[in-house]
Amino acid sequence: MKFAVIVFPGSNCDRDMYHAVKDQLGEEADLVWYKEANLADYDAILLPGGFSYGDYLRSGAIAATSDIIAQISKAAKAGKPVLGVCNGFQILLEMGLLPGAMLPNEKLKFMCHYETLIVENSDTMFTRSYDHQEKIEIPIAHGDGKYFCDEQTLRELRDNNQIVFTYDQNPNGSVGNIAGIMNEKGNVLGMMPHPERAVEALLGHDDGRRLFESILTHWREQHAINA
Ligand SMILES: NC(=O)CC[C@H](N)C(=O)O
Repeated sequence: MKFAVIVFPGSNCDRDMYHAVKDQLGEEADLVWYKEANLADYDAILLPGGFSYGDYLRSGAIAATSDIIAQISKAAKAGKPVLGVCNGFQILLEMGLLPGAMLPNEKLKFMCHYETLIVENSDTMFTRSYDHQEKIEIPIAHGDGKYFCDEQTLRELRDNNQIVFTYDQNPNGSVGNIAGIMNEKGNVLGMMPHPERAVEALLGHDDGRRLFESILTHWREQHAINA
């Protein structure tokens, strides 16, 4: 399987994401500079965290207007897995691939620590290796992590099982304790916590590893490849 890790000016979690899929999963991966126009060769698109364009205007807003966005939308439309973590999630919201918006944390402080997440939907290509309602430890690192959407959108997210992760103890004021959501089709996931920072015991926890393994298992099944 071949992963593209998209790098924008100001991305700073791109190497960790690359490490997760290249070194931990042992799959093919490239760091793809945002000027690159063609993502056709890749099986999955990973949007890493960071401060693209210095978070000017709004987190993710400027990256969401760059040329590569059309390619990312095309990959999403084709049903390829698209994962946005933290700033990547913010970019997916600004692109309109996921509903809602990200606001500054309730306490107006940057927060960087482990949080307990609840796997609300384990029947997705990103979470199939977890149990339903399993509690996992994944770190957060954000200033703008308060997920917001209107009541109707929240209802739709709930009705369609699009809420994939919630916080056990809401750290930032997110609506419905939301930590991660997916699109209706189920191939685009945005999440504020960083699974790529928890892929091996050396990093404190390895609960994030199964998210990447889930994507790989799904892809192998789709392509009838036996591991
Ligand atoms: N780690 C990150 O991706 C940071 C995201 C974002 N720029 C924020 O602080 O809200």
